[in-house]
Amino acid sequence: MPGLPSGWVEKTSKSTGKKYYFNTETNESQWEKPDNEEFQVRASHLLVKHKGSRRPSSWKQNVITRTEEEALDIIKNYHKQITSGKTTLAALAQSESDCSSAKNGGDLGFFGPGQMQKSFEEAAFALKINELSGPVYSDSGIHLILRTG
Ligand SMILES: O=C(O)CN(Cc1ccccc1)C(=O)c1nc(-c2ccccc2)[nH]c1C(=O)O
Repeated sequence: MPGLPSGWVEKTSKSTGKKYYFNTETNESQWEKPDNEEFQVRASHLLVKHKGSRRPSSWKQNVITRTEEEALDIIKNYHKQITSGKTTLAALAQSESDCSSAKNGGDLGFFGPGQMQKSFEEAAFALKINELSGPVYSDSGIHLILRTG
């Protein structure tokens, strides 16, 4: 789980025994864990599933039968189309991604450590803003990731 932003500490309420968060710099307190924006990234992705994917099914294709090797060839082709400026990750994800985020152009919003599959998280956190990954493998399939925030 992401750490707490500086100044924040976790406390336990004497009356209810419930955990709450207290900021020693501002003296404010709140029940919900403060979000650590600096530990969060925003990214979009394009997922190509294959027969070895943990769930070989998607909005696009009820039963996904392509091999992992075929999925990699497809991903490499998409990577070329994006880096050559022929199209964008968002446009391709919208029509081609096997993830339900296709309807949002692949946008996943902000996420912090511990929220995505480890290989996906490590790849996304290693990107600079506006940088496109190479092929990234997860249990879900093969991804291209674009960090956007
Ligand atoms: O892996 C599984 O057992 C099934 N999943 C997980 C899943 C299923 C629906 C919504 C979100 C995640 C997927 O295959 C999957 N993973 C993703 C995913 C993986 C990494 C980052 C973001 C999304 N999307 C999907 C999807 O169908 O839409």
